[in-house]
Amino acid sequence: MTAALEADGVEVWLGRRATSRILDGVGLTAPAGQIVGLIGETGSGKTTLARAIAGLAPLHAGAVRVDGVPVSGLRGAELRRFRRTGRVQYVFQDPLRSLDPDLTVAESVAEGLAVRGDGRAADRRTAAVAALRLVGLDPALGDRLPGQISGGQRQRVTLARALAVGPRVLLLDEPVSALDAANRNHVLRVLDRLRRERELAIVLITHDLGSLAGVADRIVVLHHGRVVEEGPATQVLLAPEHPYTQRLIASVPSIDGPRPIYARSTT
Ligand SMILES: Nc1ncnc2c1ncn2[C@@H]1O[C@H](COP(=O)(O)OP(=O)(O)OP(=O)(O)O)[C@@H](O)[C@H]1O
Repeated sequence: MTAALEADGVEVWLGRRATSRILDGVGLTAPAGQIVGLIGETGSGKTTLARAIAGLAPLHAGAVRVDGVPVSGLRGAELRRFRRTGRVQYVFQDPLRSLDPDLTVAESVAEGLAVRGDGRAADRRTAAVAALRLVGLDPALGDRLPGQISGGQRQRVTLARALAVGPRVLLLDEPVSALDAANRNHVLRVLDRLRRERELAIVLITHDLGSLAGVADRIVVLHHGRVVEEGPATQVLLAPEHPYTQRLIASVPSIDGPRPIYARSTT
């Protein structure tokens, strides 16, 4: 079966020389309904891979396919058309970078729908309220500007904004890093539910390996722009094979089971 997201042999170079290569033949597959954790030390290339998948960093080599369609080959008007579909949503690490400071929260969340020309303004507002509720935010925050809400709330607003357009693939760069434990668990539960209910393929970048233990199906480990290990989450977290993964995991205070963060609902 075709996976929702497939990246093969992805190379990203910053300059013209091979020494500027920051991703070297990276592959990542995320089937619909699965969460793939992407881990690695600072500077290993996680954000660059997410940007490359989202079409924000040009590929030197390799391919990215969404539902079997090679989107990495799209250029100009075709690429703009594909972006407007909202099928791939990338949620930046820094929410302030992706939220227009002059738009209210509700306007930001509805923006993707407006760009796509979906519905009337009132329908889009209703959809924005539903998306805010989905991520556990009080819709009353919709009338505020990004500068008038907390960092953790902003992080959820960017998630609501990505979800509002009904993506197929969700790329999340440190989505829970600014959240306290209760809010982090809430967002993780939302992601867990969404991937099942909406068959979303989610790539979750995080340094918080404990979070992954709770939700990820598979884990991909990046080191100096290469995949050094990949496998089922429990296997990679509890019995890592590559010495680099072993070091990475040993540096985490404790991961003592496959589901330590919250009991995963089976309904
Ligand atoms: N625009 C750029 N100019 C120069 N170097 C860059 C640029 N973007 C990324 N890099 C370099 O590429 C490498 C990979 O960066 P990337 O941001 O993808 O890593 P990361 O794994 O996401 O790190 P972090 O966990 O800190 O977010 C790093 O060495 C970084 O310094």
